[in-house]
Amino acid sequence: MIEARELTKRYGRTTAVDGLSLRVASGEVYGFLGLNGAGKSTTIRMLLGMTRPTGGSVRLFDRAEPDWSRVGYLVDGAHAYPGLTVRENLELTRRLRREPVPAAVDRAIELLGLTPHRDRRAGTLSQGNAQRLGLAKAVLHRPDLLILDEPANGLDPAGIVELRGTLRRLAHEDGTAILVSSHILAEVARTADRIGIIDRGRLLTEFPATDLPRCTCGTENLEDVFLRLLTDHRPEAAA
Ligand SMILES: Nc1ncnc2c1ncn2[C@@H]1O[C@H](COP(=O)(O)OP(=O)(O)OP(=O)(O)O)[C@@H](O)[C@H]1O
Repeated sequence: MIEARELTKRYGRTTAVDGLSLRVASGEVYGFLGLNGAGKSTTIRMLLGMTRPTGGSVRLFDRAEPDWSRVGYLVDGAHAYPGLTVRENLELTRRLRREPVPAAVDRAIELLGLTPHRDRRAGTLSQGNAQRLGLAKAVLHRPDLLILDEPANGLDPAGIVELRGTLRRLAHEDGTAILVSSHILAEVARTADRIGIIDRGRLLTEFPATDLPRCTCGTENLEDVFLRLLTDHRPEAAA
């Protein structure tokens, strides 16, 4: 689904992404982790064609020209028309996405737990429910590839657990390929099938979520492994 090769992005003297290669397969949730400024959003923007790479290439669906109608995404936070209701916003998305099935709107509302808010104006939603609306827009047309930058932002604990279930269902039952960036490591460990860690624009390592790399840090949860990998790679991160 996603095949990125040697992706590089430079902004003047800053190298935001440095020769990064990754693959995400159909039916897989790929957790993309890194510290602030590691290069996650820049990578995601290049995957989505929003930022032109300085070097390297991206192939989606094994095609040189991606079929964007098969892609859903949430980046730069959730955006909606504040004066329209949740339902109206999603109806607009359905038409823009050329999704032919009207019931797709109600399905997305239900999937993201927005039924109690369907007739509220988007501008009056809480941050978490606005985020749910952003996610509903991303999945409305049943994309084959879903790319989400920090999707759990603003969600309450129940929302985070629901999101985990939704993403895993979309991947494992519908075969959607999902790339998700997050800072909530414990949640990524439960949601993702495979995890990649990026630091200073470079992909340090990838591993299955069920088989964390061995580390000498005693308890082996993703947080410990993440910090140990960064410390080994970048001693000043320990300070
Ligand atoms: N448009 C831009 N112009 C200049 N530098 C940029 C631009 N976008 C990103 N950068 C720089 O590229 C690097 C990577 O930023 P990026 O936003 O991709 O990191 P991130 O991993 O998504 O961080 P965060 O977790 O804080 O969102 C940072 O040093 C950032 O300052």
